[in-house]
Formats: sequence, C-alpha cells, structure tokens
Amino acid sequence: MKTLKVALLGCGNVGSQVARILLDDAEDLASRTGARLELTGIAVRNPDAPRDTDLPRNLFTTDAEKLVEGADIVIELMGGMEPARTLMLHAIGHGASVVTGNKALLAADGATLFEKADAAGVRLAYEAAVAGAIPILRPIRDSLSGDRITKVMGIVNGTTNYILDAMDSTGAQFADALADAQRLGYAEADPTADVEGHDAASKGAILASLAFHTNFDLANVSCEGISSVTADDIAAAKDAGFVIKLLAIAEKLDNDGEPGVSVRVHPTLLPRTHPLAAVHGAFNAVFVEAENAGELMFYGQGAGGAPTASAVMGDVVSTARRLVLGGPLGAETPTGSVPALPFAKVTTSYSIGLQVTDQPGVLAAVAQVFAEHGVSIETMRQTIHADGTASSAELRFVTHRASEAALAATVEAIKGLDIINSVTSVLRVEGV
Ligand SMILES: NC(=O)C1=CN([C@@H]2O[C@H](COP(=O)(O)OP(=O)(O)OC[C@H]3O[C@@H](n4cnc5c(N)ncnc54)[C@H](O)[C@@H]3O)[C@@H](O)[C@H]2O)C=CC1
Ligand SMILES: N[C@@H](CC=O)C(=O)O
Ligand code: NA
Repeated sequence: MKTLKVALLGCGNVGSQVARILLDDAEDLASRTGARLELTGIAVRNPDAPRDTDLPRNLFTTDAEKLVEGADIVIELMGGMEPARTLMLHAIGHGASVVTGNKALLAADGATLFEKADAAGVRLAYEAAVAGAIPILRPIRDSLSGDRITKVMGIVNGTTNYILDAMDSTGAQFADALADAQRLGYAEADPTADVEGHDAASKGAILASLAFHTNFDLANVSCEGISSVTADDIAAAKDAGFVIKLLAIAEKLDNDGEPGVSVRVHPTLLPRTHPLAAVHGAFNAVFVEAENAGELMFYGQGAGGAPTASAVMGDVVSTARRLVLGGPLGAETPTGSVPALPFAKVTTSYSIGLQVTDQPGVLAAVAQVFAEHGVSIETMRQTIHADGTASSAELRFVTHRASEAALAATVEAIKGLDIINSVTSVLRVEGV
C-alpha cells in the first residue's frame, strides 16, 4: 500500500484533535483512502510546552518550513495570516496539497492561494473554514452546482450564537457567556474576531464566492457584530416573538435590473418560528435557497476541536483518495462575475426602537417621517413606562423592505424630532 506523508502545522484546539484521529484511526483511514497516511511531524512554537494531549513528543518540530517540504498533504491549523500564508504557498510550491480551516486567511487572500494551487495542480481544501463540522462547502460547490442559489443565510459563528442564546434563554451576562465560549474552545485566539462579526464575515465571503461563482473577499462584506446588542434588545425581541441571531447573509438582489450580490453580517431579528431560531448554543446552521431545490438547511457543530477536526479529516481523506487514484486536483477558479452590491443598496426589513415622550401626536409625527422617506411600516408596538407624574413610551416599529440608504435617512430624521428621547435600537429583520 502507498504511503502519503502528512504534515500538520499547529497543535491547538483543532490541530491536536486532527493528530489524534490520524494516529488512532490510521487503519480505518488507510482502508478508506487506499494509502497509509503517515503523520510526519507537527509544527509547534514550543515542543516542551505542557499540553492536554499525549501525542508522541518526537513528532513536534519548530522547523515548519522543512516539515512541509517533504509532505504530500499539509494541514494548516495555526490560524492567522503569517506565517500560515507563506507556509501554505511554500507547501504548494513543493507540490503538496493543503487542507486548512483558516477562514480569515482565505477571505483576505484566497484568490492568490487558489490561483497558485490551480497552477501547481494541487488541491486546496477548506471545509472546516465555514461552519466547522457541517458539510456545507462541498454541497454548495458540488451538489448544488446544477442549480442557481439565490440566498445563503447562516449562523456561522458558534461563539456569538452561544452568547446570544445564553442571554436569551437564561438572561446570562455577555461577559460570562463569552468566557464560557472561550473555555469550551469555540472562540478565536482573539475573541474580538467573533464578537465584532469578523469571523462570520470571512465565512460569509467564502460562502458567497462558492454560491455565486465569483471571488468575494472581506472588503466586499459589510459587517456589524453583537457588542451593541443589549439585554433590553433581546427582551424586547422575545416579547414580540423574535430572537436575535448574528447572521452572515449572501443574496442576489435585483438592484433595479442590475443584479448584484449583497454579503453582510449583522445581528438580525428572526421570528421564533424560523428554522434558524431553533439553533442553540454553539451550534451553527446554514439556510440555503436555490431556484430548483427550494429551501435547504444544514445544521451541526460549527466550532470546537473534535467537530472541526472531522471536517479537516474529510478533506484529508478526499484529497488522499485523489492522490491515490490520480486525476486533476485544482480548479477552484470562479467562473462568474456578479458585482458586489454596496451596503446602501441593500434592501431588507428593519426593527426600530424609539424612546419617546408619551403625548398626543407622537405616533403621527414618527409615521410622517417614515412616509416621507418611502419606508412602509408593517407593525408597531407601544409600551408605556409611568415614572412619577411623567410617562414615556417605547415604540418598536417593524418595516417592510426598504433600502439601507432610506433607512439611514429615516433614522437621522427621527433623531431630529423634539418628541424623541432616543433611538434605542436599529436591527435588521429576516424571515418575515
Ligand atoms: N476552534 C474552532 O472551533 C475552529 C477553528 N477554526 C480555525 O482553525 C484554525 C485553528 O484554530 P484553533 O485550533 O482553535 O486555534 P488555536 O489557537 O487553539 O491553535 C493554533 C495553534 O497554532 C500554534 N501556532 C500559531 N503560530 C504558530 C507558528 N508560527 N508555529 C507553530 N505553531 C504555531 C499556536 O501556538 C496554537 O497552538 C484557525 O484558523 C481557526 O480559525 C475553524 C473552525 C472552527
Ligand atoms: N470562533 C469560531 C470557530 C469556528 O470557526 C466560532 O466561534 O464559530
Ligand atoms: Na464545514
């Protein structure tokens, strides 16, 4: 039986689990692949650092460059831009296929890496980069390649879903829920990437590129994280039958006859009856709409060492099979060229919360501003707060679809009204 040399870069949450599977399941993997997968080394920063795993210490090396030079397959699980990018290019230059979970790097500079891999005739596989264990990239790229995808909407960040879900279900504090997510190995090395939506934005760019056969990178994604979502927003949403989720959305919009793709990440109100509303904890789900298939949903563990290692190993086995059987490996170059739509042109529904003085004419004045900007109101809820002799009211409007530009102008005009104490929240709404 042929032997394929496998080099592993990084031995953290995911890398240590990949190493465990390669060593413990070697026989199964060989019979599925038709080749022995020999783990030749694991590049680490400090071979003597204390670790939770009992991996053989003789596999550890600090010479990552040399390690990749002798490999058939390089698994990159260091994360970050450098030295991951240089090492991947080095591996490709030496004829190795690369498997990675590094969505940040792919969303920043995937085009260069794909081009180099295609030119070298090697594979660059990255199922782990989006929604962890969930098989989502291969279904979009292969299973749906005979259909036309119109929209992809996903909960693709486990950390933020864990936080929002804990705040919604137990009233947990933001900071406590984030600390739990870090302890459980879901969060990025710098959890700002999770909380501010950057991790979901990288995944959104990757999903959009595959769904719309065009290269989208991070610069094409508008991004808002969950740091400004308050316990009051979550309670008000719950009261009105909604849940707040951080969604990555990629959709084709008509844009007055000049179709474009909007890729965006933002906290989103979803009706509690929507399939994505039932995604709890660190679980992920991706909701896909295609012209012929209709609605599809892919659900599972989107983060964590072992689940992510499962996706990495799927790519390793499929790459190894191809190396055993022969045939082309590359071909990631996108075939389409749909333009990315500027955020101002995106149309969606909104929920707007206002704190107002409870007096006659307030509602009419606010409604007038909506009308003047062509934003149509779908529903309105009012809650009265009596405070001694004065009383104020909280108004929550949900609008029909309107453009970001019209919404921004509406909110500015509302802020200018004397009777408005504050605009308490502006959240986008999906699934209504
Ligand atoms: N943890 C998760 O749930 C998921 C992680 N990913 C991605 O997988 C990759 C790895 O993630 P984790 O294992 O969670 O990260 P981690 O931070 O636990 O592990 C990364 C490891 O690489 C090592 N490393 C970094 N630079 C190095 C260098 N120059 N030389 C040698 N070792 C180096 C670090 O010391 C660390 O042990 C990242 O790209 C991440 O975005 C993808 C999906 C899910
Ligand atoms: N930090 C990420 C890990 C997976 O990509 C998350 O929380 O989902
Ligand atoms: Na995946």
